[in-house]
Amino acid sequence: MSSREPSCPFSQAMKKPLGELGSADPPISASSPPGQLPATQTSVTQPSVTQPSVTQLSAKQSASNSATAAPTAVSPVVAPPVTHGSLVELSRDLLGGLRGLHAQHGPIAAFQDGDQRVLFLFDPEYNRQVLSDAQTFHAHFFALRGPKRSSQRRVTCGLLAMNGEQHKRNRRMVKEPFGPRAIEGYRQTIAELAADEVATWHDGECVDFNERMIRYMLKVTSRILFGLDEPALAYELGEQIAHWVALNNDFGVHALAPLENFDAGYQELLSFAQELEANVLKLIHHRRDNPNPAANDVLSILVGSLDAQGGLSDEELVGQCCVLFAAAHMTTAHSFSWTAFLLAQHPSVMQTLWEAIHDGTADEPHPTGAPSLLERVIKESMRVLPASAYSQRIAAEPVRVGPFEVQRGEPLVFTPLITHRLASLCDDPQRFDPDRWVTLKPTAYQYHPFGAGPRRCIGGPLAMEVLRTSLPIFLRDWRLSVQPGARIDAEVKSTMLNPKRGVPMVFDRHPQTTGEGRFIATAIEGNVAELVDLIEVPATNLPRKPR
Ligand code: HEM
Repeated sequence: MSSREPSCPFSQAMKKPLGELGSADPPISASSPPGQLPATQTSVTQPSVTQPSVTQLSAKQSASNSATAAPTAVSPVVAPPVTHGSLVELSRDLLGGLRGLHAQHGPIAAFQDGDQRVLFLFDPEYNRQVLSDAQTFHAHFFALRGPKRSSQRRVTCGLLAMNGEQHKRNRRMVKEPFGPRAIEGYRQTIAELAADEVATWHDGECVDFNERMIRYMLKVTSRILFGLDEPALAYELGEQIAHWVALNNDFGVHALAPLENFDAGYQELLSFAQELEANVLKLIHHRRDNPNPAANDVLSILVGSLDAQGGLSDEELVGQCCVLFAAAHMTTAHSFSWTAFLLAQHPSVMQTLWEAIHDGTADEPHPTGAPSLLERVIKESMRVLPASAYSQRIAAEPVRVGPFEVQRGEPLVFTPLITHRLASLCDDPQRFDPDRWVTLKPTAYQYHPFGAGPRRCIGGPLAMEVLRTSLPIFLRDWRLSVQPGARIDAEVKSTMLNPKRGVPMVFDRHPQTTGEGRFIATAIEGNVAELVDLIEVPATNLPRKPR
């Protein structure tokens, strides 16, 4: 196998080819070859800890394997336990791996594969330390970056791959099309696209709702990013970037495994990136040559933005466009799918929301100033099943995190998937309960579906707008129920929590009457029931057609 590079923190286990190391990348050590050490074992190794930290664990705490363990001030200092194993194996079932590491070690866990260690942070205080300090903890884009001076390197050169001054400047420039005024300008287009989407639904049909939402988000993202006024051109480019994203995602986990066809796939990715770069450049030149002050899609705004250095170069625009698309498309599609799934399986919440959509109050703020019902539903769905399952930082210099001395280049993983379900955040964390948001006011590091700190998701408000505008249009005249007996499995792939086999949903057009039985949960199978408490449903329970 020739040139490989990491695509996620677990692939740090592989050595990066020297020619492909980015100049800003800290050195990454190599370790055991993939495929070895399938079994994991926990041992207690002595890290170089010299003095107690407020976030150190007591032996009792770490041994209790409590799912709710949180850092507390304790002494004396004990060696934190480390799980030894294969990062390749861990990445094969990352969902199980993350949950297992947390259950085993509590607030912070170390996973050691040969000489490569990855730290897993599960507690808000560790999130605060790492996410608020962008100087010490650098972002490391999970996508394959490609050789230096390659198209793949340039199309992945967006915010997610930048650090330091370069990140600060690009973030300032890219922020503009995601501000409140710009987002307001996208609302009408989103509503029209949502109406177009429901116009394709048929009464009684069963579809993979996730697949539908991926296609829907392709349209929404393409239009908002590349052309509110030139939809055909925007979709064409969107389709191409979506294919490129899919090629990248294919490596998400497989880059760790010794796949026979890895090299062929990698070459395909590199040559597809060349085509993509050429097409994005064509659109950028077209926008530069035909400036339209009324155009308010993201690319037009970015092309026209100027700063003291004169604005973003074509090369910077290419990277930003591709990475923005990649960051927006699937994450929002999965958020739609999980929200629809949770609503379908919680009929009383769905009934309340449906009534509020019909009486026009769904998006009204709560009398106490708490979020609207619609927003509470979305926030709770993102708490229980966050589309972004984990992300990572790389230590740019030696630093102490809790009981660990972290070396330069060492990856640290943070994960809303675990932090959002700590008992210190809320009661019954596995319960889908949108009304908890009437009183729940978590810190930015306890609840972070969009990340936190200076690298918080720049498109978060846009994603919320897309969800808030589209959901009432989807749900007003349609009942969405999960196909009885469907298997709903969640898996972590390319940093996202996605429904592995999709979400088969039955669409029923329903008349505007109220009544019991309008919405009904169905009996389903799959590992999603390990992540969220679902109502027990008799296997024969089928949704009734309202009269
Ligand atoms: C529900 C949908 C979304 C979710 C769950 C999500 C999640 C996240 C998360 C967790 C991060 C932080 C990653 C880190 O700290 O390493 C992030 C960053 C980012 N997101 Fe999103 N995102 C969503 C939608 C969007 C949209 C719609 C866009 C743009 C159109 C976008 C663009 C970005 C960018 C550019 C960054 C990098 C920010 C930086 O490094 O300064 N995201 N997103």
